[in-house]
Amino acid sequence: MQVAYVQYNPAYLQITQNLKQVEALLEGIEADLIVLPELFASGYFFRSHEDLVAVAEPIPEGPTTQWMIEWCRKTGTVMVGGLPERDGDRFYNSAVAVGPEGLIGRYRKVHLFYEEKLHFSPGNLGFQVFEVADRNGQLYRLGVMICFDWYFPEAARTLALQGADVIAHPSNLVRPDCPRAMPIRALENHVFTITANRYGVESNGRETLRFIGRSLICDPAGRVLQEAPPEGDQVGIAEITPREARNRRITPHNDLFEDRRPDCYRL
Ligand SMILES: NC(=O)CCCC(N)=O
Repeated sequence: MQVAYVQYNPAYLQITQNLKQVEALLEGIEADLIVLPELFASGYFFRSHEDLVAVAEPIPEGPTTQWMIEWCRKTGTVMVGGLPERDGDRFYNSAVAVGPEGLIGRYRKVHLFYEEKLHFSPGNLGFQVFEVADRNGQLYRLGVMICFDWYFPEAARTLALQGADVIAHPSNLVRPDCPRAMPIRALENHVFTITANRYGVESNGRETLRFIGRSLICDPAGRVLQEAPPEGDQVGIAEITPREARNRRITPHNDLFEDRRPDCYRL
């Protein structure tokens, strides 16, 4: 199946304009799974709580999720993308997985980074794996984590132990390390990973962040199948077989997960 990341540079708070730009980038793209960045249509570095309130939305009724569902309905694709979620008086840095039939599930970012802690509540849904189908109806298991979650081995490991074949990783990376780490996250968990990052700069009025681009797709052997440059719009695509993730036997005597020793992993 074909998996893809969308790398681009969203305009702060300009949801309608950003969705139009993503639509244009996806013109003619054929893929079974498309991953969009963290907070892909809203922007990231909120200048105030009021700015967040202006773009946060309920899931699935809000405009970003509805746009994703409509796009998937037209193309038969599964999409994962990040958005600011409003749930009553609480705000989460969330991601939704959607398909032709609508919302598949949501994830609320567990490990909040930097000034996210000023605006969002920590995720309260845990790490989740969804069973989804490619366009031929082949089922596979899709896990979701967001950006800074990569720094904590427990995130990808929890998804892999729950059976994820593929981890979608919407991101807004600003530190340089993640592209070096994701091949190892994929290798140590024997999964495919798709990191969709933005590029460009964004200021909160006091400070400016530069996003590093370098979106990438990794396979269970820790190989990088596709990587974007630090700058520039790119839809990166790779052909994968998700079920290859399930064969974790690396020698006749060693299965990566059967060999685990939780009895020894005590603090
Ligand atoms: N938006 C984020 O979670 C950034 C995490 C730190 C990094 N790896 O850039």
